[in-house]
Amino acid sequence: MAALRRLLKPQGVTFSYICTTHQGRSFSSTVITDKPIHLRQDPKNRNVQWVFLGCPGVGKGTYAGRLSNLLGVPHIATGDLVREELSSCGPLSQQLAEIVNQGKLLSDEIIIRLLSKRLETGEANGKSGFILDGFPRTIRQAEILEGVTDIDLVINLKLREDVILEKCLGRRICSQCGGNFNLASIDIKAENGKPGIYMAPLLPPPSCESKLITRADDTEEVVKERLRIYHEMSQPVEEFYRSRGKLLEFDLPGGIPESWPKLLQALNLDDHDDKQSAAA
Ligand SMILES: Nc1ncnc2c1ncn2[C@@H]1O[C@H](COP(=O)(O)OP(=O)(O)O)[C@@H](O)[C@H]1O
Repeated sequence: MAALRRLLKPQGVTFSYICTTHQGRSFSSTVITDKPIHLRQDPKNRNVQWVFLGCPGVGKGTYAGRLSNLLGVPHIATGDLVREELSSCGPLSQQLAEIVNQGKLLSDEIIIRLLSKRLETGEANGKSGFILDGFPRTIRQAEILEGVTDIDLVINLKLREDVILEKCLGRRICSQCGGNFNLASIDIKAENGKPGIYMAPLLPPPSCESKLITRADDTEEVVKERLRIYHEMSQPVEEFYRSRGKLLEFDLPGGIPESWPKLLQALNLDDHDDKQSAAA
């Protein structure tokens, strides 16, 4: 098994990234984007290295999680790494909580340290490839990532902003199992040539109902600030990947039942298990 480890130290940041060869699962990763996808390494020799972009609450976690199960690669969400750090009550957690609860971004150094640690743990457990969710969120993060590895594909999830706000306010997490749910019921009729959109709530099972909590940064004021910061700091990352021919734009047509098959189609993937459970 070939392993690659590179260390990069841009302005004092240490970022280590590990890539190992694939462990047997085969799938197609041919995708039509604006330009052909350029790979430094043959993708057949390793697992996928994909990135999810999109506004807070658009559904990056949901679709990245589903693709991670389908393709057998780790789903790494920097927001989850941050929340783990916060709940560990370590020396940094008080300082980080203040930043996160105001909807601001953490420094590139902190986030890269958390991500680097997570990739090393993955490597120690024999994992390769990844689907990143919530990283990169600044041009500098994108440049650092590009300096250490090849990203094959960047999926940019898009949804109207009024729906995003409602979805963020409806988000709930089970404090026991960590499951993500959404109480928002979205049913916007088509008007003025704009298509309507329907998204059923994603309700918790009875065992989680009494344990639901709302993220401290999912209040209306903080979500609006996070959206503002997304447009200012993270939207330029879309252009970074667009200009490199790696960006796949995906407009979510509705909830999971409509969007998941269309996303698979756009990615030229087949979810065998999903089809079987739908047919059952
Ligand atoms: N790549 C990153 N750079 C800087 N801060 C980050 C990054 N990823 C996560 N964070 C911090 O963690 C918070 C929660 O992230 P996340 O769960 O991804 O939120 P969202 O729902 O906005 O996508 C962010 O608001 C930010 O404070």
